[in-house]
Amino acid sequence: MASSILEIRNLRKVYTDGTSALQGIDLQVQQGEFIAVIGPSGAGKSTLLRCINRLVQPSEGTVMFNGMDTTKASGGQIRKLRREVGMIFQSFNLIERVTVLRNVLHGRLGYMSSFSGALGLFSKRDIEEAMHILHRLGLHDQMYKRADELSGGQQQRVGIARALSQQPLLILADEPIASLDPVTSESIMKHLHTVCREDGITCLVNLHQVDVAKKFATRIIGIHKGSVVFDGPPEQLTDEAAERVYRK
Ligand SMILES: Nc1ncnc2c1ncn2[C@@H]1O[C@H](COP(=O)(O)OP(=O)(O)OP(=O)(O)O)[C@@H](O)[C@H]1O
Repeated sequence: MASSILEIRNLRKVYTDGTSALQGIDLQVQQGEFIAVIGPSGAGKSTLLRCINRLVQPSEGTVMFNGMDTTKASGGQIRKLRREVGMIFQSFNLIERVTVLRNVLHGRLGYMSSFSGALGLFSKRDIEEAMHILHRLGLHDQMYKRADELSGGQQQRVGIARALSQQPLLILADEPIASLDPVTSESIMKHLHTVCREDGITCLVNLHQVDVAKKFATRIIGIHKGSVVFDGPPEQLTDEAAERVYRK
């Protein structure tokens, strides 16, 4: 039986300006799930993802990830957390002036001493593995190009490759297809879905497109004003249920 990799209890986030972005989220995630988080703009989707890897400090509640209460993590534990949780961004967040291969190798930094990392002393094994990942994502012909020479879809595949090179247990993807056209979006979602399934990686992906969420996710979580208002398999997300998620 699959084991629970993420357990969120009563998660709340109030930003310093008083905005209440999360209003008591409870969530249990099993290893290997591919979850789409949907909801209107400002619902709290990004805040939820960022509370999981501590890019945002939660105000209240617990986030148990792989046996660690991340809300209490400090120093070395946060480093471990960031190593085990890969992040994919809407704007790709690549280093534009360096090669695709080097961008992917950046996923290894969390495993290296700051000295080796600063000098870019990646091991032969790390380099071979990064090349192998680029092969899996169909980017082997692009590996020595500068990242900013690639198309948006290719850049997002590099983003996925960088996350994979961390050998993460969990990938958080924050609107990974929001800047891409529909055809490229479909291809990116296919790649993300395939690598997660093949490597047994759990994935939470924020999406604006309900049709894409229904097509790829094993489970959909609908957030409205900081609360979970839908949690179930795609086939249960009826038009009425979607309306509850997106109501004004
Ligand atoms: N750093 C911040 N300081 C204050 N308020 C914030 C901050 N970040 C987000 N918010 C607010 O918190 C709420 C939730 O924002 P969040 O970005 O998590 O929503 P979202 O569902 O991801 O939206 P979108 O789909 O537009 O990205 C919104 O009201 C937003 O304005």
